[in-house]
Amino acid sequence: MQSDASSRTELTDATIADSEATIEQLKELRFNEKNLIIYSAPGINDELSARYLRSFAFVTFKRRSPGFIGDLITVLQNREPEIIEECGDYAHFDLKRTIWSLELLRKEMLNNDEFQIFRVKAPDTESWNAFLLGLTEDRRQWFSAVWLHAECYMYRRIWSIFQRSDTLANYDYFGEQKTSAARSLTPLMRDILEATRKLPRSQENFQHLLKLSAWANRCDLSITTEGPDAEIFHRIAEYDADLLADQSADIWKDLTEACEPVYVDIVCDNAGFELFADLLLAEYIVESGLARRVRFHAKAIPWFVSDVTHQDFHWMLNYFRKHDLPELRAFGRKIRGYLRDRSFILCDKSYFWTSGHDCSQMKRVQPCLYVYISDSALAIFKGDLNYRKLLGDINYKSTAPFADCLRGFQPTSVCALRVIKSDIYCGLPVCAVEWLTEDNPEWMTAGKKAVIQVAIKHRLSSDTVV
Ligand SMILES: O=P(O)(O)OC[C@@]1(O)O[C@H](CO)[C@@H](O)[C@@H]1O
Repeated sequence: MQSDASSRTELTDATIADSEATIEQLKELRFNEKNLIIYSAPGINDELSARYLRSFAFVTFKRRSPGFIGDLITVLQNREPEIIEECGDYAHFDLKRTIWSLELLRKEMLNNDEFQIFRVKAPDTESWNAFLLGLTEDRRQWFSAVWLHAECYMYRRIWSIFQRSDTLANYDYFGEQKTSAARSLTPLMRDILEATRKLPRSQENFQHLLKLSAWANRCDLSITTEGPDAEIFHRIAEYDADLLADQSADIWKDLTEACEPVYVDIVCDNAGFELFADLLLAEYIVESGLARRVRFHAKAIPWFVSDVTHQDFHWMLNYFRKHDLPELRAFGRKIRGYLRDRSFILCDKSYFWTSGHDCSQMKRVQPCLYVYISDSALAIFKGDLNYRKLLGDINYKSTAPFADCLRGFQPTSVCALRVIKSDIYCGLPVCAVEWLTEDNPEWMTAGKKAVIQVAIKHRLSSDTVV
């Protein structure tokens, strides 16, 4: 039998909890009203934006990104000794100011403040400021902007905060997460290397490695964070049930019919296991004679936590080359050989990939990159963010043809290998989205479904390749 006093206390606690919840709800209602939040999901052909309450974009800037910035601050605080070791004693003071600036950024986001132009000089400062100033008034805040623009702005703001400090300007604040994730998957990478030596040229083997590269996109450090299934390579066919679109046969056909010399471009996404799978696919493409060259596009700055930078690419190569396991050492040496004989190219830094622009703007803002990619027979875009850049974060009808959603971006055949992690899609079978949503309303951010799509561009043999 509870005493009166303890039951009164419980009642008081429950009442306090209820009133706190009510206060929180009132705050949210006031925020939504003040910031003109629309109580629906984006309509067909609307751009994704946190202005829509029922959108992943709203959840991102209301919860995920403020939490992510808080976690980044905690990581910096906990890793201060290692950072001082790497960047020098003065990093102690730069860290304090960096953390203070990150907390300011977090507050700006939660207050739905207007985007600020960049003042720290960097190769892309001018282009980023032109982009921001080109946004209409009603698209320059966190909860009104196109989601893609705001999310890219956030990661560029974080980089500019580090750029402002003398000691931390070259510090990759996502580096430790990327390298430890890669190290943890060494046994799996060794097993897959053993199973893929001297694979004969066949459509089946190509599709197998293409699907591995697609599903490896599940391993990012911002959404799915879980590692791949230890049997992913041997069980890849079982994943076909979760491939909502599979044009891998069309991609094989397009590549085998391409005019010599055949180049393939891979616009990379995540470091670690996904980069390994991309290197494996590229090795097969070159070794089986499907292409003369594979050219990798990495990010110029730390991006969306786990995206591959040039530094990550070289770290992975050295990690393999110097590893105790003979399979990894041999693979590393082979990649270095390909880089030396230009079978593999790590393309020069392009700040387009870390701009706010979507791909339909490339011809206008970075024409040289567009022409460069047009030299390839196939451009493979990896991952969810690149998919959003291809579609311009437009909420197309789920059955809209992939080629139509590129809005004129067609330097060559464009392929997307994407695990679905955000609420945008196209080229899906009729009713697929409705059925999946009925089954699990959160399916599109679970990273359990994927697409392999391609928009074919037949190149005339007269196209010169420089
Ligand atoms: O490009 P990736 O690594 O496949 O995914 C990037 C991502 O994690 O970031 C955004 C959500 O914040 C989404 O585009 C996607 O979920």
